[in-house]
Amino acid sequence: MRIVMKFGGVSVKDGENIYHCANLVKKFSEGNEVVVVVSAMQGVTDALLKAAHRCCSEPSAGFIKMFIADMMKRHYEAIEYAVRNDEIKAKVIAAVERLLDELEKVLLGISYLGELTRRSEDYIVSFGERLSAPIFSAALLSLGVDSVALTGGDAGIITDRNFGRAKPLPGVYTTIRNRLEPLLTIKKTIPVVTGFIGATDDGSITTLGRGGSDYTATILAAALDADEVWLWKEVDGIMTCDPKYVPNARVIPEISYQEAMELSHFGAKILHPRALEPVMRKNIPVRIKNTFNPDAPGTVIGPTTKDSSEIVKALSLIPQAGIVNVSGAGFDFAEIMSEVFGRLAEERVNVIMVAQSSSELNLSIVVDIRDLEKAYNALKSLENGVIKVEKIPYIAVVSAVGSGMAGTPGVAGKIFSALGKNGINVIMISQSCSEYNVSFVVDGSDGVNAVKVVHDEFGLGN
Ligand SMILES: Nc1ncnc2c1ncn2[C@@H]1O[C@H](COP(=O)(O)OP(=O)(O)O)[C@@H](O)[C@H]1O
Ligand SMILES: N[C@@H](CC(=O)OP(=O)(O)O)C(=O)O
Repeated sequence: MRIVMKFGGVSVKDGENIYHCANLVKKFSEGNEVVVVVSAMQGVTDALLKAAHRCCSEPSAGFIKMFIADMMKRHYEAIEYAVRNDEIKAKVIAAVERLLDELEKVLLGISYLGELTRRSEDYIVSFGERLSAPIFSAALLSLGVDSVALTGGDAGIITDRNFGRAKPLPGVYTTIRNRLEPLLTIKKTIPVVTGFIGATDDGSITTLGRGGSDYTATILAAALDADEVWLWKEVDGIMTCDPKYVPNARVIPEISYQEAMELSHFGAKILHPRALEPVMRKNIPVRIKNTFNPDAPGTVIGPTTKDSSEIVKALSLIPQAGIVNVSGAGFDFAEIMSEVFGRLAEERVNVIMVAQSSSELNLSIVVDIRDLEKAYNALKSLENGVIKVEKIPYIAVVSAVGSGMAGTPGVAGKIFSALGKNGINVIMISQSCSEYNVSFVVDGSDGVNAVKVVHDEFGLGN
């Protein structure tokens, strides 16, 4: 079997975990061709982003020295535990020192310039995965498993120039195949590819959006016609809700691509929202597996599911989002829609949900809280004597997902009467024609309670 395995940030958070994951790869690579994708060690991407912004706003050479020393310590400790051969260890330490030297220079550059572009932000965050991949690969080598570390760009993930949310270019699959296939079939080595990052055709580093290592894995799998993708995470599989919000959530053994996509679009942190696009065209199954409980069967995401007896299969929650409201009278609705969405697309605002009043006087657009100011500023200048633009900052979005909802009457009624009985006010509702999903907005302070109420109402828990 050909398997692309991705290990997330929690799975590789320290040397002990990296060693454990390298052993999992060793075990499953017997008789299989394996490509590994790794994320940065947990918290490293956030730390890099924070450092980049701090260098831009409060330049301090002392801070940069401390930050680099801290990164060195963390990665050095990981190497000490995970790489159990002195020669391999010395090589990977030298590689990590070179990378941190480069990072220090970039951070100094940002502080001198006092400017942080999207392109330089991508360059800086890429160090997380560029540091973890060689360590993982060295851990495999020290276990006697042949391996080579590659960046996303080296592996052929060539993207557009949409820094921060880049997309692979058409034709990229051929490049990936040409670069990776010989490693698998001729050299019989395990490529360890940096998740999350790609490169433009002229070599600038790009990122695929937060959580993008899942997407890297599925892009590689589609290019290589893999038999399966295994995403190793810290949970037993996709659950009926994020267990951080609903502790009695249970694992769903099988879920369709469509259902999993709905969940991830509506905030379920278990999967990158675009991750299933590359594999669904080729019907490649994606398994979610628990790094810390590898014998658990996990969840299989595939074309369809046998079990559609549940009407609502799972719930997701976006705990913090915002609404921009465009309202007024006597304007051409089609014209205003095209203007509004044109401006939001230009600003690269991620639109989560849209609702419109039947009198066509009101358009409510739900956006990620980080995009709210940008969205509001993009639309504010539409205001005139007729059109009014407002923002509502503190709301939560809950989504109920399940293919069994299509054609089943009364689902929305059941959801909203349960919320009503529990005194939760609904601000906005949306359901598409696919009937895979009913989403609604509540006040930010009601989000967790709303998701628990609906979870209980449909008997989804253990
Ligand atoms: N429906 C869901 N089922 C399981 N986990 C979920 C769900 N929605 C959100 N999550 C969250 O997704 C996280 C995914 O695990 P994690 O190991 O952090 O992934 P990764 O390493 O890929 O970032 C979990 O911490 C869990 O809280
Ligand atoms: N390191 C990146 C990419 C990623 O996918 O990470 P994780 O697998 O830990 O969610 C991020 O934090 O966004």
